[in-house]
Amino acid sequence: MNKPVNLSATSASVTIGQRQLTIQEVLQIARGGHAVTLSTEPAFRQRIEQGANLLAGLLENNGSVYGVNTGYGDSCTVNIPPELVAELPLHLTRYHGCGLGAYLDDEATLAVLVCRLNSLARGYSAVRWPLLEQLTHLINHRILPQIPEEGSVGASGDLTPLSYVAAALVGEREVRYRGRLQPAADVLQSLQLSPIKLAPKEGLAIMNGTAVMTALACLAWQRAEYLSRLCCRLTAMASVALLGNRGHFNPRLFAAKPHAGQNQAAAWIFADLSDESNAVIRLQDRYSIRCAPHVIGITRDALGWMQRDIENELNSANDNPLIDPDTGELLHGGHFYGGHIAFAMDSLKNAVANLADLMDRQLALLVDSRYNHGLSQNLSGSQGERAAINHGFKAVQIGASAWTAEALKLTMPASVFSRSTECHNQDKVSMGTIAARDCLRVLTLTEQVASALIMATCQGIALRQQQQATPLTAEVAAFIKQCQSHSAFLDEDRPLEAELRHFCELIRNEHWELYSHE
Ligand SMILES: N[C@@H](Cc1ccc(O)cc1)C(=O)O
Repeated sequence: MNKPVNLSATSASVTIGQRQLTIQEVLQIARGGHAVTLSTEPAFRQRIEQGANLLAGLLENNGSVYGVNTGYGDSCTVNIPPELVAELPLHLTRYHGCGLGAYLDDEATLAVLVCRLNSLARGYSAVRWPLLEQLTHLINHRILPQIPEEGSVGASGDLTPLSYVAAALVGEREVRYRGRLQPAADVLQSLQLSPIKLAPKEGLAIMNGTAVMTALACLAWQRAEYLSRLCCRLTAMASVALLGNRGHFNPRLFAAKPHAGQNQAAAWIFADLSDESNAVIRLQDRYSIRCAPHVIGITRDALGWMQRDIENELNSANDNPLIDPDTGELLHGGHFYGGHIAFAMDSLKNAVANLADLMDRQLALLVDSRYNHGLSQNLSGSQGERAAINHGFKAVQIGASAWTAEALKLTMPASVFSRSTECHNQDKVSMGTIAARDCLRVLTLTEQVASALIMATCQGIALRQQQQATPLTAEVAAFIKQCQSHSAFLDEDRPLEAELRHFCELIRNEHWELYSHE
């Protein structure tokens, strides 16, 4: 998790406020260098100010507001003396400064800031306008709080990781700025930005929500979307190398089974296979080829409902309590509960790990001369006497087995591991942040398996071409040519780590346009 982002915000910007934000827009900011702008519609600013004024009014009239003049969580029965109310939010940020583990990388951190900003911009959180502005400054200057990944149960919101966002806003702890870890206070000062002084509910508003898991879910969704396309391309290539049967992907076959994503996967694979029919070796290919649309289709279909749920969470007010700026009502509830994201991420990691398994099985067919229909053992390109010392893709396949096993191991759902915590106030929690982190790790491992399969399918097709005319579609031929420019035909053994890593990088950067015309 340490991919540097494009640090120079481009002139393009995404508007926050009075509209629905999409996963794509979060990515444009987190990965694409876009800036954010707060909506200039007067109604938006009025709505935000209305919420903050309503809260101030409630306090003036001695109203009791959870987390404003009470202690936090189970300590809600403790009343805070009026003279200490102002100090309370800073305490919240500080006692949650206990995160551990690796730090979120630049793109994840930016996505977290955007998710939090968008939620606060719903107008239910009673934060002041300058707080929204300070968040936009962090985003647009790429001032990135150093956020540890671990320590959220995902249902008092992502309290602990988000305390690092709050800390940066008030000029505490450390941020990454222009590639260096520095005290937040110094960076704010160097940009002539004043640290925020948190108003009574603002600590809770920043921290008591699902922004970390939602941000990670946006990143995971996009990676899974691309990877599922790549799986279709690689299935077609494996089929070419193995002299598979194009008929398994015939649209007329799929018309009889109406899962839309599965149909799409089959159509893409079918389009990638030339209609100049190969001599089919087996009437029916093994399942990792024949049922590939059925496996990939699960991810494709699930991406639809996941997008709906992720974007609903992204566009929700997910803190507590809420103040309805329209009615003035104070609403106490549990919107920091990230159950939808937890379920989506637990499901996505399962679907993606199945892609790893599918590709691992395809690789297993390719390297084994008992199943690869006449290709060499281990796909070695070496011939004659030297063939004896060359081992081709043997170790790469062992590696793919290891990556696949690790991905499959991580599919244990996190959401079922709810722990009662915080003196049984939080006695049912979502674990959505853990689910999202698992999902990203599963994606990384599965991208590694895909890298191995890119190299193996290119090699397999090259070997097949040495034996016989091998008809290829223009798209697949171009794809292979590009891949071969990054990794040459393997005849004599050589260390392949750098090439595998390079392909992982290309996948992460969505280097190839895959079926983008559709
Ligand atoms: N999420 C809790 C608030 C909370 C905040 C901080 C804590 O340390 C614990 C709980 C609620 O809204 O009820």
